[in-house]
Amino acid sequence: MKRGEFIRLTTGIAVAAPLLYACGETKRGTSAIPGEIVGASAAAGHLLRDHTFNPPAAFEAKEVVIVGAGVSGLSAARYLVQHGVTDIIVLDLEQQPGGNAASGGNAFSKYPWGAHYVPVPNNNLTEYLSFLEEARVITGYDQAGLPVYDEFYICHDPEERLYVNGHWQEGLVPNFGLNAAELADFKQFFALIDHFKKLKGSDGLDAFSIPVDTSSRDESLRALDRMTMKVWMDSQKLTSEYIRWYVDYCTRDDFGTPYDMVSAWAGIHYFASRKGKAANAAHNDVLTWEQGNGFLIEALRKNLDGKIATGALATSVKASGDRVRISYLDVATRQLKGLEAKHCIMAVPQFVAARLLGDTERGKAVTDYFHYVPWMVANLTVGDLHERGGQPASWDNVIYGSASLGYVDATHQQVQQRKERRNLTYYLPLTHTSPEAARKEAYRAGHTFWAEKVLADLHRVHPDIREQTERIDIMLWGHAMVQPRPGMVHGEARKSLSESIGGAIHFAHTDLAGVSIFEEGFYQGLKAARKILQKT
Ligand SMILES: Cc1cc2nc3c(=O)[nH]c(=O)nc-3n(C[C@H](O)[C@H](O)[C@H](O)COP(=O)(O)OP(=O)(O)OC[C@H]3O[C@@H](n4cnc5c(N)ncnc54)[C@H](O)[C@@H]3O)c2cc1C
Repeated sequence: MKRGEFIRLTTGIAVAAPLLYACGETKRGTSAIPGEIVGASAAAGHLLRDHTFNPPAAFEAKEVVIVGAGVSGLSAARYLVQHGVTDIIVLDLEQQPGGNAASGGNAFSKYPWGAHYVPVPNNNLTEYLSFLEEARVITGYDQAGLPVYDEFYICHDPEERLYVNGHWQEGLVPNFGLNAAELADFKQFFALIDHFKKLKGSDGLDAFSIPVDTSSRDESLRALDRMTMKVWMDSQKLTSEYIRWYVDYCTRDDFGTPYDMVSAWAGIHYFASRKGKAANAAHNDVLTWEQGNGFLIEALRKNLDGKIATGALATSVKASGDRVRISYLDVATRQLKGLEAKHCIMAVPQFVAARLLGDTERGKAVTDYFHYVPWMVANLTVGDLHERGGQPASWDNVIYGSASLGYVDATHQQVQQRKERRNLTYYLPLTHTSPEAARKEAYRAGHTFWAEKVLADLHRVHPDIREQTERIDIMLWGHAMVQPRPGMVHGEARKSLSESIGGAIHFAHTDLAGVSIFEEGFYQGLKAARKILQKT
């Protein structure tokens, strides 16, 4: 939903309206280049934080209510329906399901607003592979039992390039203009990663596995969760500027967390947990679509017609005898409504869950241990861009030394070669200051500020970017993803907050994994759904 639209719809709530304007939510569309700031979650989140709602007059009965239609919530809903629990409803505050795997589009292509790819999956994730079969991403298996992926969904060549030392090189691991000692650091780093990929803990489990909870709990490995990636790299004498940049780029890319802040366990997990093999793709290939993971969202919701209520802001979740009462604001009618269910799955971030439950102790644990980084994502529609020398335009285009993660070309997966216009999705995790300060700054800034920031960065690699850009739309994700800082993955808070309340209120969100990736959301949903199936 466009931010302005959300404001218009909620102006009927007398107390809420001034709050929205106080947050500077109306700034938009003033840049010389057309576009706007899209997305309503901040306004809705502030409503939830700052406004007390009266209880609804009546509660409609449901077997299961799921709050949150991101990957985790939709995965839970899909699994319940497949197992015969059909009296369910999924509530989401946005107009479109998908959470931060949401997507948009224009006349030239669809494009992602957040999550945009999944790596070739690990072969032991059988439920996930079945889902990919359902989505027709996997078309069969070869004689060795390896999945065959639809070629349209394996990222087309050229896949990745890095602008470094004045030249576009192939791949993201820097090699252009590096001396022998700098190249040796990469050799050593990948040898260590190879060791971790094969390593098993004393409990016989893989050292690094997906979901994270299937990883070994060997003490020597857990020790890695008590230091940062930087400290671990220091201990390995991996000191060259290039290896540090590369690891920092990767941890900001997957976790929105710089390498000197992320847990070494999580940092190594990024590299060492992916072991997937395919009949027709390399182990490091990725699966992607014009609309990014929005494609997988469509597949998850395939059999959920009539079971997803969008524009539905949950305002409270309360145990009531052996039932759960869920109140929500129906944004379209501006009415508060009630649901009473046998089970509720809270597929929302933990800071939202704590507010909905009205649980201050839980809220304190979240504030102490869960840190959510904001991101800015821009979609640009561009004509023919001037290219600097080297590797041609690729799906993923990264600039060495930039605070951004570069851009992904949403039109890259289209089959036709000549494209009238391209849509580029630009990613910037806001890690330059504390998440709280960055969030405030982000919401204060208007469209012009963000558009200029994107153009200034891309000007280094495309000098005519300003002349060639027709439109820039901006998405601000205030709490984009949880940061796996030291102590997050192997700490107690994550485990205790995952536990169900009274056998009726369950939790499912990627922040409970500590690692925000599609597979974790998929399994969070399955885990919560299974708890319910065991009781029915
Ligand atoms: C910019 C960005 C890029 C990413 N790129 C990738 C990628 O390429 N690959 C990858 O695997 N992962 C990526 N991720 C990680 C991504 O977060 C996960 O893969 C996954 O989409 C998270 O799903 P979720 O259901 O756990 O959470 P969310 O997506 O956070 O879903 C929570 C849902 O709850 C809803 N909600 C919140 N409060 C309420 C309320 N009070 N009432 C009703 N509804 C509410 C929200 O609207 C949302 O839909 C990216 C994340 C971001 C932010």
